[in-house]
Amino acid sequence: MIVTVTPNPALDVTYRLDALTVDATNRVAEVSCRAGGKGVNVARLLHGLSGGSVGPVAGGVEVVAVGLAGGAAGTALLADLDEAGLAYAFVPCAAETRRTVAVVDSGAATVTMLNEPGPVVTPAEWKALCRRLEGLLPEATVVVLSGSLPPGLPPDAYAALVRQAERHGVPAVLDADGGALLAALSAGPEVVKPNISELGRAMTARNGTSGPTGSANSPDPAGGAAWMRREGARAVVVSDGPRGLYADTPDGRWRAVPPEVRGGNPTGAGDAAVAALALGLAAGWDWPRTLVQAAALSAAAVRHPLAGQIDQAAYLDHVGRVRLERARSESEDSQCR
Ligand SMILES: O=P(O)(O)OC[C@H]1O[C@](O)(CO)[C@@H](O)[C@H]1O
Repeated sequence: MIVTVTPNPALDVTYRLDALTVDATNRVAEVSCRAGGKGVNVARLLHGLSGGSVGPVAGGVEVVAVGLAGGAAGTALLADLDEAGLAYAFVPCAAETRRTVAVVDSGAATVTMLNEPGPVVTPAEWKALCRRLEGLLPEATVVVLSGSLPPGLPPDAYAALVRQAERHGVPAVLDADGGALLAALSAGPEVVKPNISELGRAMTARNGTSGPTGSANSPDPAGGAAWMRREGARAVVVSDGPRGLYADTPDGRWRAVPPEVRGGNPTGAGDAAVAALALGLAAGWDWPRTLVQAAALSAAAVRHPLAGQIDQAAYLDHVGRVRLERARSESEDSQCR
């Protein structure tokens, strides 16, 4: 069983427009509103793959989504999970679950995200979430810790959850940003999946620079991933948009590049990569297989208009066309410079 933990889930509102004009009234062409947050998207993806006729999940995978939900938005979020047929074990919180708004400008092929901070979570609610996870860990093969932390949770909340999973021998896949990501590294997560900007921010916050090459927004993924492993992560997979995934693992380093994907909605592409990383750990795949699936699912997620789902035809097309290359180590790289 894969358990996904989303401490700060959201009702995801997606607005599609033909063209977005800032500082003007915009008429929305299509609206969707559904349960989101990174771990919820991972759970939805895994659930969809289990039920689908195509994809990497032979025989299906059991997945349970865990998180905090409160107020009318929380009730709507849980109703949407019911409708999707997703198994969940959410803990109630007194304050209202947040919304995120994704504005998809189809003409310019851009997505603008507006993410609310989320409810203030009390220490008692945080304890209840930890207890809920504790009850599931004996049955879990992998735990996914994903997304921002809501106000009220300490920055080392993910570090505590990584250690809690570790006590049950369950590996953790972590997808976080900022202080929550930095604090969790020394707890030794099995896999960390930053995107390239999150990697740059983490390096700059810890070292004052994002390394000898690259910029804070676009650091060198090889140097950054090696640094994150020195900080405590066992493996690091950096998602780098259309440039694909860079992985630094105990078994070697690879770059997995999907075929070119034009247009679409990249919101949730990282969640699709995380879903594949969790599947790979649960099923005992080797890294090349895991990375090919992660790159193909990620690209197929871009082809779907909403986060948490993939375009199945695109997945079938992409999976045979991912380019997997062995990558040089940080020291080999610096000798070539
Ligand atoms: O927790 P955050 O970092 O704010 O991210 C949440 C958001 O990210 C997404 O999962 C996309 O990855 C959206 O569904 C949205 O809920």
